[in-house]
Amino acid sequence: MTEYKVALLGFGGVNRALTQLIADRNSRWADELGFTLKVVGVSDLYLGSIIDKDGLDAQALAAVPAVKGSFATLPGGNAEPANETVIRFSGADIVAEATFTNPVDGEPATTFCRWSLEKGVSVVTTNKGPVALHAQSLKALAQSTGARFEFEGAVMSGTPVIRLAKELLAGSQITGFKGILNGTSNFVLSSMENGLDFCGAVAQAQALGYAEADPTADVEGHDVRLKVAILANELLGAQLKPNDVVCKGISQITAGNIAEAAKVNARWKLIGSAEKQADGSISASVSPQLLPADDALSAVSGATNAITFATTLLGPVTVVGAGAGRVETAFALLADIVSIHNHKTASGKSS
Ligand SMILES: NC(=O)C1=CN([C@@H]2O[C@H](COP(=O)(O)OP(=O)(O)OC[C@H]3O[C@@H](n4cnc5c(N)ncnc54)[C@H](O)[C@@H]3O)[C@@H](O)[C@H]2O)C=CC1
Ligand SMILES: N[C@@H](CC=O)C(=O)O
Repeated sequence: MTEYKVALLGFGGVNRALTQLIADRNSRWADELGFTLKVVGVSDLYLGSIIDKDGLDAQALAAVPAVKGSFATLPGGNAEPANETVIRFSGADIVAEATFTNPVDGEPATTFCRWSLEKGVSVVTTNKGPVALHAQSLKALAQSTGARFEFEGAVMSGTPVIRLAKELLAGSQITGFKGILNGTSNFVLSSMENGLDFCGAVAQAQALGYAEADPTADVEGHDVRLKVAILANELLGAQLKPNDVVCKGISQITAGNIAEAAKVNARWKLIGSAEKQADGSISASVSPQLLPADDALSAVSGATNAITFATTLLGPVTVVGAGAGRVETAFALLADIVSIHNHKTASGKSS
């Protein structure tokens, strides 16, 4: 049985949920997926760090209180983060990177990815910064060391979108896409339709684990801008930087606007889109749009996301599913590990 040793960078909602999944489901994964996971190191800015090459108790780890320095209460734990030590010396085969998204330069997460990939250690990440800003160089680095760089959770949480489009729509040429790509802002708009005020809805999205560390990124569209750049670059062959994507968020949408929309059977949605132009260039934008009831995206509510791909052979293809959430996003990390395992198995390499 293959066992992958995993190091966790960032131990917030997503990696803690992955740890709980490991505690609950490892033996089932042995049968269903053909591998098990063992956590050999964790580093978090706030909680501290811990390494055990023989494997940490996932249940005990998942139960560590979210209190500053609390890893120091575990045997062998430390109150300080130690990202580089965990990457270099925990003996991990795979690093699960889930620290804060930095939309400006993708750091320090991009450096964490580089340190791992340089060592030939594969990276699975839900962090949009390194993917939107540095995917090309990180993929090239991974290829040069025989590692893999996987990032399905960077767009639409655990709902399969990037791999699905690349692998299953290959040959039906994607010419553009239009989607609801931020769980928090869609949750806020839906909550406002149900009478909650903007600030109350944002607070609920934070409590439910949907929002970014600074939810301004969600409601001002900056998070969707990263996701549009990722999708355009991965699926349309673009080379967009996030700032190439025209961006407007939902913070100016009022309860009055939402009520007016309801009168004409329409809904406000924050839409991210990109389209190949006749001259080969890619136009991309993020903006609130008033969608009529017959639009495939109109009925998508709460933290659910959806994307419609425009394809030449199939016409529009819409994928709907979770757009945010701790467990939902932890699943994306698992899906990336499944992909790494399948590639290794197919190429005859065992870990
Ligand atoms: N929560 C969600 O629904 C989704 C989250 N993401 C992305 O996944 C990542 C993780 O998300 P969450 O777990 O929800 O965030 P979170 O805010 O709950 O946890 C992030 C953790 O990373 C730690 N951290 C930050 N900088 C660090 C550093 N330099 N070194 C070590 N630890 C560091 C923080 O202390 C925190 O515990 C973020 O980049 C987020 O944008 C992506 C898709 C969905
Ligand atoms: N804050 C983001 C999390 C996923 O990327 C969102 O709300 O969609």
